[in-house]
Amino acid sequence: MVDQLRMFLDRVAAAVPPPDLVNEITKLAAEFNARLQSHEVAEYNQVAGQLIDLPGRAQLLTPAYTVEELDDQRAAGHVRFGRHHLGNNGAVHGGAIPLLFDDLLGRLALVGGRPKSRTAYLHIDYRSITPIDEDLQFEAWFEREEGRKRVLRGAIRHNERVCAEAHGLFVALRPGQP
Ligand SMILES: CCCCCCCC/C=C\CCCCCCCC(=O)SCCNC(=O)CCNC(=O)[C@H](O)C(C)(C)COP(=O)(O)OP(=O)(O)OC[C@H]1O[C@@H](n2cnc3c(N)ncnc32)[C@H](O)[C@@H]1OP(=O)(O)O
Repeated sequence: MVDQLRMFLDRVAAAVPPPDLVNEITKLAAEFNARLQSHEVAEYNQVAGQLIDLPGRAQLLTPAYTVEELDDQRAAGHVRFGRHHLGNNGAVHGGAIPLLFDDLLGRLALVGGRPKSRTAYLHIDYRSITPIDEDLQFEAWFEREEGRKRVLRGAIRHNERVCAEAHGLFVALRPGQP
């Protein structure tokens, strides 16, 4: 379902459909929304975002990324941004890139039984255009850990070309901290 929804968002972004089709799709979407509403659960019972084996952990907000290598210091894999993430002129929107890095670095910050943490800052360097509709390689790694502070770095590449780099501080939450 999430794969289809991601594709739907890409198709909506790319299409200029005739009015009849817009009306038909709007009715179908309204019907799906109504059917799902009756199955809503509380945040801590939802599965979206918790299915860590699915691309982007089935969190629709996040671009579809797949982790291929993971240990308690480093993660690597690939990501593909779709038409839905277009900024302009074939380049990914500048806001979608930190979204990916926050998820990747935030997720790595949890690995190895570490307690939950939150992003204190996330710095992005946009080194070159990040293209949509291409397989891109990502890497995320620990730079250092000092008490509750975890400093992580990440990079997205298109083949050998660096598209963007990230540098983030994640602070481990104290018991009871939201
Ligand atoms: C949470 C994940 C849950 C996962 C669930 C399971 C699913 C598993 C699957 C997949 C996981 C996916 C993962 C996604 C990840 C996403 C993460 C986010 O996007 S989080 C949302 C955005 N971030 C916020 O909303 C934070 C808002 N800020 C705060 O809550 C606080 O400011 C916080 C916790 C960051 C720090 O506050 P303090 O009161 O606990 O700690 P203080 O004492 O201020 O700082 C501790 C140390 O850090 C430094 N520090 C704090 N903020 C700093 C900053 N901005 N710059 C530099 N240093 C900073 C301080 O100077 C201090 O350093 P000194 O110990 O004195 O050396």
